[in-house]
Amino acid sequence: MMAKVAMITGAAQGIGAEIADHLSKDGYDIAIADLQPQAQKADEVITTVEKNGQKAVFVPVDVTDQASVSKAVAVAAEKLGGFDVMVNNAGIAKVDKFEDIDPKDLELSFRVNVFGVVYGTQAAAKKFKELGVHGKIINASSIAGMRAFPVWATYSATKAAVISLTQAAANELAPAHITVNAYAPGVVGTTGMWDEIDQKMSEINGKPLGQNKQDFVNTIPLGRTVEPNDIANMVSFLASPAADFITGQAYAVDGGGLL
Ligand SMILES: NC(=O)c1ccc[n+]([C@@H]2O[C@H](COP(=O)([O-])OP(=O)(O)OC[C@H]3O[C@@H](n4cnc5c(N)ncnc54)[C@H](O)[C@@H]3O)[C@@H](O)[C@H]2O)c1
Ligand SMILES: CC(=O)[C@H](C)O
Repeated sequence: MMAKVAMITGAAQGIGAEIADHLSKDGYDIAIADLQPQAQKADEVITTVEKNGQKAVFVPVDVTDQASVSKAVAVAAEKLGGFDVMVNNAGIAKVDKFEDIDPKDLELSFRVNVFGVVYGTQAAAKKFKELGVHGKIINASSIAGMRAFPVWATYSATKAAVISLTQAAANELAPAHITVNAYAPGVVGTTGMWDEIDQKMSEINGKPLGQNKQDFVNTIPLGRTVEPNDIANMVSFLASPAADFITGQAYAVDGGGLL
């Protein structure tokens, strides 16, 4: 029996890489979709997936480009022989005082975090329907999409948009038995985007590097950062048959603190 296929954008590192590990342990073949310069990092994720006994391919994609996303989905489906789950994980985080928001940062944030989810949802839905698959679309929001934080206006707005897009797509795609949900993590213990966030927040508020992240963590009853493993567990659930009748939802994965 052919393995099911999952494509994860932004999977060359961080949360996306962890999701690739988990879904391959669930028996999925994985398309690791990321910007071309990330190909070498993606090789490490491919090794992980293959060690889990599943096939893996790197598919170059720029989620800000609709044609690039459509092509990436087609390549993934062709190379892996199917298409069952789309995880729109790629994202960037730009923080700044509201009065200082740079239009370039604002535009790029919406192109990656919001347009990327639109294009990924469109391409996945078309492929699912072409293959006659009851597919699953899982989007990366954030707790910052459920509640805006100071200096996080741009990022919060994009992640709130992801929740609305998730709900709207879920309603439209339900008749085709395609579910659409989102994960909304709190502070995740990855290095990637938090390095840039911490640097910028320290410039804004003068706190030492690391303190900004710790201040967030101090508000969390669980008292620790959310780990990529925690989020991958949520995605693994949303991709599983147990979630066949769950759609249009955004699940906070934040240790119960940041809402
Ligand atoms: N790290 C956190 O604390 C946190 C918390 C909540 C939500 N999230 C969300 O989870 C997702 C993953 O976050 P992460 O911490 O792993 O980030 P990360 O910065 O470590 O990884 C992001 C990945 O996305 C890729 N990417 C960026 N722009 C792209 C584009 N235009 N096309 C294709 N790929 C692109 C990058 O190359 C990178 O591999 C993001 O959507 C982020 O907003 C992260
Ligand atoms: C980056 C992010 O979404 C959380 C708030 O850490």
